[in-house]
Amino acid sequence: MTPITYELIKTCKQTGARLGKVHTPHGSFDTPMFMPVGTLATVKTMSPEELKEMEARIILSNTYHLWLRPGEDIIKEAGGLHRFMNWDRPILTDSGGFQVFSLSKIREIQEEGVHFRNHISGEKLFLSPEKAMQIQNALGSDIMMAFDECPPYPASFDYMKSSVERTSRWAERCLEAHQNPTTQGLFGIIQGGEYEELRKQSAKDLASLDLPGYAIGGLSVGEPKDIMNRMLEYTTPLMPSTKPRYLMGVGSPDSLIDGSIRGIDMFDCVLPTRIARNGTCMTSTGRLVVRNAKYARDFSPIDENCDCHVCKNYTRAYIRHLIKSKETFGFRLTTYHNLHFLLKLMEQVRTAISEDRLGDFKEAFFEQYGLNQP
Ligand SMILES: CNc1nc2cc3c(=O)[nH]c(N)nc3c(CCN)c2[nH]1
Ligand SMILES: [Zn+2]
Repeated sequence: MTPITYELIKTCKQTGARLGKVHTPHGSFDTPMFMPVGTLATVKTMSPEELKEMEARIILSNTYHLWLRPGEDIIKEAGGLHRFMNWDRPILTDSGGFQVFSLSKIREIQEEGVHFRNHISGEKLFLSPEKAMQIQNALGSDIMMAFDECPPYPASFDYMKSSVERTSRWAERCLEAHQNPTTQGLFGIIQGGEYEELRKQSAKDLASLDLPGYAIGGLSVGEPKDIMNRMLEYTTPLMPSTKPRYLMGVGSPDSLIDGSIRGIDMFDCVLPTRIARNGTCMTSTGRLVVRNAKYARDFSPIDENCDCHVCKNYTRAYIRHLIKSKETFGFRLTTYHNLHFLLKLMEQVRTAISEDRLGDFKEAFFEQYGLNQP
């Protein structure tokens, strides 16, 4: 019995998008869904109450970071990550693979696992499929990601082939090492870079493990947009249609819409929270860099089409002042608005799917957002 199940509600007649529900031990969420990223057991500057207010349904956290600080033993002692951070809705934890490869310069990948240096203290560390599962089991996340290698872009076919084969073997070891299969779901991560043949092999290897969900990895790592779209187009149909499909690290408004059209159900990205902290906001008419001098006397909301409490109560001039003054409250306001914007966008995507008009919605949104149609 798997603790994570997917309910397909309907497929959009105009596109390949699908409306669904994912059920987890900590509640269900509608899909397509955006997942705010809370790497260090907090979605930076947001409280759980505010996340609920904006209707965040599931958040991400991270094996690598929480292992390093504060340590999974402390979180386990606290009763698990949900209790530790006072979040009683679903949590997905990434496995640490991507973080090791993106944070640690010195590393050595072996069949056993990855040797690398702690990016904070410099001490030597070793992460393996078994260790990644032991940490995630201790954290008690509802969805755990398999320990994988996300090769850099570009990578040769030969390197990618051996990496995909090793990531498939690592996924088997993750399944083997999984201690709580009735309460935590393990998702496989399809790799293969820009090579259709390897994407197909990776999808086939992982599908044979009959996992409760699958992710597309190895994208949004600096590859050209057309390669990302080509891989998305090719890989999504290879994924079991009865399981959730998660596109890792993708979060710009246009990519969320295009990914949904291609049949993706779950997305995560640090973009909305990261750009918020340098004073950039997502609005219905494109990005707005609220720290620009031109907003010094602009007493209108960040986005007059937005119904969030930030846009109802604060002005661009005030928020600009706070950001320029490095006032934490300024970052909280831009973060709240950006997350609300993406969560609201996904709600509009779900409504458009239910009314079989996601293609029309895309056209109207791209037009208003200032994205020239491809
Ligand atoms: C920002 N772009 C991006 N690409 C990713 C690929 C993987 C990937 O291939 N594997 C894993 N485990 N994580 C990834 C992540 C982190 C997702 N929170 C990615 N982020
Ligand atoms: Zn707003």
